Amino acid sequence: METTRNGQAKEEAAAARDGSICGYESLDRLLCDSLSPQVFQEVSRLLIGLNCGRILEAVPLADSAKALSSECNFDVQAFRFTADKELLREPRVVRVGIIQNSIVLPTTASFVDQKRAIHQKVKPMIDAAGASGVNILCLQEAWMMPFAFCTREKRWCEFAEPVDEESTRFLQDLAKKYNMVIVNPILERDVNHGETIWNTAVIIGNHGSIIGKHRKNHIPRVGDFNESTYYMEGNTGHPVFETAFGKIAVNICYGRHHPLNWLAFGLNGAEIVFNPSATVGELSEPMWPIEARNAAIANSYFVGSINRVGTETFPNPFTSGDGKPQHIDFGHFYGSSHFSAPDASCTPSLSRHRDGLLISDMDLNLCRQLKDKWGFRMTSRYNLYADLLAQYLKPDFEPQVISDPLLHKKSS
Ligand SMILES: NC(=O)NCCC(=O)O
Repeated sequence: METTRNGQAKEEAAAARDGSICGYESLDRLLCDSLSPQVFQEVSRLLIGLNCGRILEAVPLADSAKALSSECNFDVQAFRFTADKELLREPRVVRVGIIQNSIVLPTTASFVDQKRAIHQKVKPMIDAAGASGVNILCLQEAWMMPFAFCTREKRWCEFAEPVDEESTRFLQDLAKKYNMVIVNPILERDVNHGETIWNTAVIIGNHGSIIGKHRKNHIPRVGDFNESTYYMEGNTGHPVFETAFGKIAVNICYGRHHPLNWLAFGLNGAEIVFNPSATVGELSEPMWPIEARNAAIANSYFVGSINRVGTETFPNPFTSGDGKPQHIDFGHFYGSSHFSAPDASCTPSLSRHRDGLLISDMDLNLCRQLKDKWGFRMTSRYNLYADLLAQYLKPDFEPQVISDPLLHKKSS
């Protein structure tokens, strides 16, 4: 018995090392295979919610997308969020895609080769999105490079690109080809401002032109995410981009821990907010299924959450400043990209360790329907918070705390 348990523990540890969950690609797959169909349905209802009262429907995939996925070894899944029928508005259905991927070459390879190899790897995934009729597509944070910010070595700055250069040009051609809006999260080099580096999402319209850009507002200073060594706090506010297919915004990675960041995109009218990310299991995995979903609910918009996959190792060891031994990797980027809807439903997540394309149809009418139903915007009392924030920003701010008078009374 003990041997079996040990054997099982060993198997689980090995599976965890390859990035799977006890040998399964995702929690959804694990539950689906482990539970009876009725129990799985009930567990799914509780875990990922119901969309308009129903279990989220899977959408059949185009044959060409399936062929690309098996030829190039990436997962592809598609779902459909519906909205109630309205009498005065037609449905506004858009097809949205998100891509998660690992890097290709070792981080010791030439930078030119590393970037080229990532472009080549992601291209068939974008082709699969195009073949599936995706209208808006978003890639992961700094998708064109290894996530080297753990190292604090400045040489990785060489990956930074001006907004209108290599990676944007590569995606502009594909945007035009597939009549698809593409969100392109890069490390940006701002040549006109003294070579300042930013963490930026470039929004490419469906005709291939650049609509605009957003620069990451909040920079992590946690664990090995030493990103403030590399780029500055964004200066583009909370823009919403009105595209041919809907109003979109981008909340880059660590910004997802800041509810006011999500709120600001909502106040500017976003209908879909993408959260291109790079984060690792040990640090943030329990937060991952919660934060974006909560933002979708609180702000009555859809969210596309994207995380890279795999373990990236670097040539020189570094420490985390926590007394633990030096190491050469960040840990495992756990993928698990998914969509969340304003009615609290969400899709199952992509794999924890494989590249993948997740597609979802969304009827954007659902955003206003949820605003009408729950009235979160109408009941928000923003003036209370505006006053509090104005007070808080003053140097002489004192927290509003009312103490129990008995707490400070001397006992006789
Ligand atoms: N890229 C990035 O901002 N990562 C920070 C880690 C996290 O927010 O989980």
